[in-house]
Amino acid sequence: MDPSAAAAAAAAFPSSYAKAVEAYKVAVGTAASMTAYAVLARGMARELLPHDLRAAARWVASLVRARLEPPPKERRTLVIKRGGAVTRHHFGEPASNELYQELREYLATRIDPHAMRRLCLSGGGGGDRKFMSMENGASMTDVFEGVKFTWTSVQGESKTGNGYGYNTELLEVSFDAEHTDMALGRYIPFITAAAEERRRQHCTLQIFMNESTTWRGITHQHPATFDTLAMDLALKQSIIDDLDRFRKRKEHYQRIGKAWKRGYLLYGPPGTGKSSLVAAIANHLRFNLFDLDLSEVRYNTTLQKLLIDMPNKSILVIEDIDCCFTTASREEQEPDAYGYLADAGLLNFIDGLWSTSGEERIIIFTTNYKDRLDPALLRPGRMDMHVYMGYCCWEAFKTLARNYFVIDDHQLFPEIQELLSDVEVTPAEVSEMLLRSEDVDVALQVLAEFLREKKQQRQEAEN
Ligand SMILES: Nc1ncnc2c1ncn2[C@@H]1O[C@H](COP(=O)(O)OP(=O)(O)OP(=O)(O)O)[C@@H](O)[C@H]1O
Repeated sequence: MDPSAAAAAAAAFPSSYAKAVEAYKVAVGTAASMTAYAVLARGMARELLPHDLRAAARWVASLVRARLEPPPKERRTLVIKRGGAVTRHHFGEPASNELYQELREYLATRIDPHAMRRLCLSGGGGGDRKFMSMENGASMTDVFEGVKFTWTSVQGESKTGNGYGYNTELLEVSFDAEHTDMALGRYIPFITAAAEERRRQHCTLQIFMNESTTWRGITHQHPATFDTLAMDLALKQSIIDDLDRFRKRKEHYQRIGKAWKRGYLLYGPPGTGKSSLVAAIANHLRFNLFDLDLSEVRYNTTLQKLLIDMPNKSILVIEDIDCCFTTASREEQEPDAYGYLADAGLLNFIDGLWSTSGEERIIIFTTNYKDRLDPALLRPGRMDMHVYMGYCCWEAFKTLARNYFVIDDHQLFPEIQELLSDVEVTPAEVSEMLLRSEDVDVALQVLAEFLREKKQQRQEAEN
């Protein structure tokens, strides 16, 4: 209260003000002495009360507290056993549980080495990839969508049918039981999808070729990537965007009732980078390639078997499709009474069973002569994107110059730019010239000379 206002109030009501002050003094005195009494009483109780009585008092206090506090939440624990290939021979234990491995790989990316007292460390001989994991008995916490999951590595013991005991490693994940659906429906699937993605990023790609009725695979280490690919930059970006959009659209394809596949037709003169683009797409998506040679396939049944054998997340490539898919070849075709391969068989199969029996498939046809193709092949929905790989433009040349010599400019660039706008050369021809010397001045001089000659030849042909 404002002192002047208090004085005015005291002047107005002298007796009631004095009484209130007196009552306040008594209350403060009582409170002070009650605190002192409480301290004194606790001390006396400790000194004088027997131990049992004090324990009973504590028990009563804990009961009261338990009644006031909310009950602890029910917990749920999932147990994931390792299994083991080693024990399988002796005891019939199933081969190492894939889920267990995926969870361990995921946890390796979530472990905070600063928060663990002890850590297990393992890795390959090369030494570049180290793998962290928990020691038996250790725990760590992971947070997913705001929910805490406590992971524990446990050494368990199992018994076989004939009573032998053996050690088995377990991973346990505990969480509030109310999140059970989320754990099973979203958290664990999220982890397995992430593990699969990581595996795909690190695995060596393969290219499969058809031999009789089966696929034979070899390692695919084509160095082409979208960075090294020399082509119109806007077109390149639109292909990357299209692939990325396709990959993210599983639910979209399901919703609209379409098979999750995408078709690309790459066309253009020889040496413009169609095969390089196929390799760049495979490297970008980390999908294996299945290079189908149709001249090796005589029967529809063989074709169907080959296509059905293709796994998900793969790219089917049919090169030089014009050689087997011309309008003329279709008209000349015999009826399919004996089950011989017919173009229509491939198209129908790709539209039907093949695309609906698998997921996330890319199909790429390449041709040097788009105009010779059967229009049935080009029908919308079969080839979703038509990509023209053309002669070497200025932007494509700059990509090649950067790839080969790490340069963005040179005194010969203006002349080369002008010549490129005047003559038709393929990126393959330009690459070949740039490879002639390791000296950038010499290599560009060789290229400029090559382009000048081309221009002269064209002028002579025109006259
Ligand atoms: N656009 C490009 N970007 C980078 N390098 C290219 C490009 N085009 C061609 N090359 C180079 O030329 C070589 C041959 O190119 P590629 O086989 O990809 O052409 P293609 O169009 O598939 O030819 P073909 O129609 O004869 O099969 C490649 O290995 C690469 O070195």
